Amino acid sequence: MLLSSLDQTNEGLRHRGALHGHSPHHRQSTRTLPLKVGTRGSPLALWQTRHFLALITKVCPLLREVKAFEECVIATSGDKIQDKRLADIGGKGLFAKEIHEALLDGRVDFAVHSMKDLETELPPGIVLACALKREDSRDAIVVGPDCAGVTRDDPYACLPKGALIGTASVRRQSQLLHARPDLQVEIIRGSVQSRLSKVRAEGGPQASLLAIAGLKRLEMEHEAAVVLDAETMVPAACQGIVGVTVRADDVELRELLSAIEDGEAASVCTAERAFLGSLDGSCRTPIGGHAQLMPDGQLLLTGLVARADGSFLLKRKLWGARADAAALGRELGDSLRRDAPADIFG
Ligand SMILES: NCc1[nH]cc(CCC(=O)O)c1CC(=O)O
Repeated sequence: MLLSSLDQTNEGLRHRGALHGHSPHHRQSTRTLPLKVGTRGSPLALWQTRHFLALITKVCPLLREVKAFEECVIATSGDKIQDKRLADIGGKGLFAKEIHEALLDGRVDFAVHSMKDLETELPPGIVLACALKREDSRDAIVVGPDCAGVTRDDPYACLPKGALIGTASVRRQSQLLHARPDLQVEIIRGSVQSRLSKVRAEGGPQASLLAIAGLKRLEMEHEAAVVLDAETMVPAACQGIVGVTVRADDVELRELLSAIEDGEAASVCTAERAFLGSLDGSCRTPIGGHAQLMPDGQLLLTGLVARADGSFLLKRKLWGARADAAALGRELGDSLRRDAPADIFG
């Protein structure tokens, strides 16, 4: 069934001319190739976009025969502003605003995102069409030359007393300072590569934290001195998950993209995004959210809220049926919001 619906889609993509079946009756007569894919321009974003294109080409071989895709690199506000913490620039979805606009204007047909950078409430007319299989969701420490060796029992032993740590993430900062109040934190942003070079340079921060997913994708996993388990450092909601957005009325592409959706990623993504959405923290609120599919098929969701300086930290777990992923996320979010001091949501 799946295959035949894809075949139909392929026929539609291949043979019919322009444009725009907003009604289901015109579904097969919708568009011309190439399909335009919106992406940020960082090496990580481009890797993720090409990974996605490889997957979709695999399930839809006809897309191999022609120049089926065109990458459209879009610089977002998040890319343009490098010297501030995103929370201080204000607003959510700073890595996606210009990409959403391109989608709604029809300049691109779909867009590839790091799900952890995508706001929980998408603009009207845009939907998440699929989540790809999750890469390792943990955070890692990258260190400069002044750092100590790694020990087995203390994940932070490599960080010298009083060391300066570069991160722009209030989530990482709060958990780090909670465990190690002696550390100092300085904001660093930019691509994975530029953050690594700052840590290596003289006079910069002595260490930084990065998502291991990004390091793995860029074949720089060996740069990680320590990988922090999700208990030590609760990851950001949807860290390690790549997602694809389309226009809500683009039934044809939604159907095509549903063929590469990863079921497990979709469930954990739903739970983690519902959790984040229900907390509705300001973007200064340190929030971690991490769902796992258990061997028994249930979802286990871990949620964390904290104060940026590490002086308060609340972590709680909730589990339940996978089919209730969204309700599970909301319930955990509501419970943390109820029991955390109001100032951290300010
Ligand atoms: N905020 C930047 C960002 N967005 C997604 C990733 C990592 C890749 C992923 O989570 O899939 C990163 C880099 C990082 O946090 O180290």
